[in-house]
Order: sequence, then structure tokens, then C-alpha cells
Amino acid sequence: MRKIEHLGIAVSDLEASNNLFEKLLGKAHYKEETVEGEGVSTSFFMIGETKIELLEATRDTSAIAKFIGKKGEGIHHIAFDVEDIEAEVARLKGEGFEILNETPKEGADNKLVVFLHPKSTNGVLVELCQEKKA
Ligand SMILES: CC[C@H](C(=O)O)C(=O)SCCNC(=O)CCNC(=O)[C@H](O)C(C)(C)COP(=O)(O)OP(=O)(O)OC[C@H]1O[C@@H](n2cnc3c(N)ncnc32)[C@H](O)[C@@H]1OP(=O)(O)O
Ligand SMILES: [Co+2]
Repeated sequence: MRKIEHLGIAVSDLEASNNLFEKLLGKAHYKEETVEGEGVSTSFFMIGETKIELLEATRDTSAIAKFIGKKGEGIHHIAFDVEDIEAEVARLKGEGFEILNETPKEGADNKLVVFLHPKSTNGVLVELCQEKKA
């Protein structure tokens, strides 16, 4: 793990939360992106070397919709930047962590992503992110 890539925050209204976080952080978000595969619309703020990722569900079956339905808005996951996601998945599997998708999938912000089940990480949903190679 090289650094915290982003903190994912589940929100019900992306536009309203963009305004709130722009006031909070004193800066505008630098991109919005929908990831249909995940059923999310995202918005990113750069804070030093780390990002805040706001996530709104685009469909009822999305993980974000289910999370908000159960727990309300709030911190949803922590994402770590990794050099080699396949190697990291193999290492973590060997360490006994539960990998939710062994094959990396399309993430936002030009990433390949893998998730670990929160029950194997002290109740914290963990995402691994590798920058897609050009
Ligand atoms: C990829 C685009 C973008 C990016 O950065 O590029 C994203 O970050 S997309 C983010 C949204 N996508 C995901 O979260 C994908 C991975 N998540 C999942 O596969 C599910 O959400 C899963 C497996 C974590 C939970 O799904 P499930 O259907 O099992 O929901 P339950 O409510 O039944 O949860 C079971 C159990 O886990 C606890 N839980 C659920 N979500 C979280 C969470 N975010 N953090 C911590 N714990 C979580 C939930 O409370 C249940 O625990 P229990 O003790 O049984 O109540
Ligand atoms: Co994320």
C-alpha cells in the first residue's frame, strides 16, 4: 500500500454535498464521474496527496443505496493506492482477507479497483486502487 488514495463518503444528493464540501474544504471538486458498473455518480476533491470521493447511488441496487438505506449518509470506505493490484490481491488473500472481486474492475478516476469484505477488516470496507496503465 503506497498511500491513502481516497476516503469514500456516501451521500444522498451529490450536488448538495458538492456545495457543502466546497464550503468545508475551501475548494471546488475537480471532477464528476458516473461508474455505471457500480451504480454510482462520484465527485472528487483533492486534499494534499489524498482525495475525498463523494458517492451518490444511480440505482436502488447499488451498494451506496443499500448502505444509505441501512446506515444513512457517511463514511463508506477507505481506498489505498497500490503499485500492482494483482500482486496485492494475492498477498492479501494469502493473509486471509476476504476479497470481494478477485478480478480488478473499472473504478472512477482512471483506476482498476478491488474491494475487501469489511468483516475481514475490522468493519471497514477497504478498496485497492491501481492507476490504469496508459
Ligand atoms: C468503483 C467506483 C468507486 C471508486 O472508488 O472507483 C467506488 O468506490 S464504488 C463504491 C461502491 N461499491 C462498493 O462498495 C463495492 C463493494 N461493496 C460490496 O460488495 C457490498 O457493499 C458489501 C459486500 C460490502 C456489503 O453488501 P451486502 O449486500 O452484504 O450488504 P449488507 O448491508 O448485507 O452488509 C453485510 C454486512 O457488511 C456491513 N457493511 C456493508 N457495507 C459496509 C461498509 N461500507 N462499511 C462497513 N460495513 C459495511 C453491513 O453493516 C453488514 O454487517 P452486519 O454486521 O451484518 O450488519
Ligand atoms: Co472508492
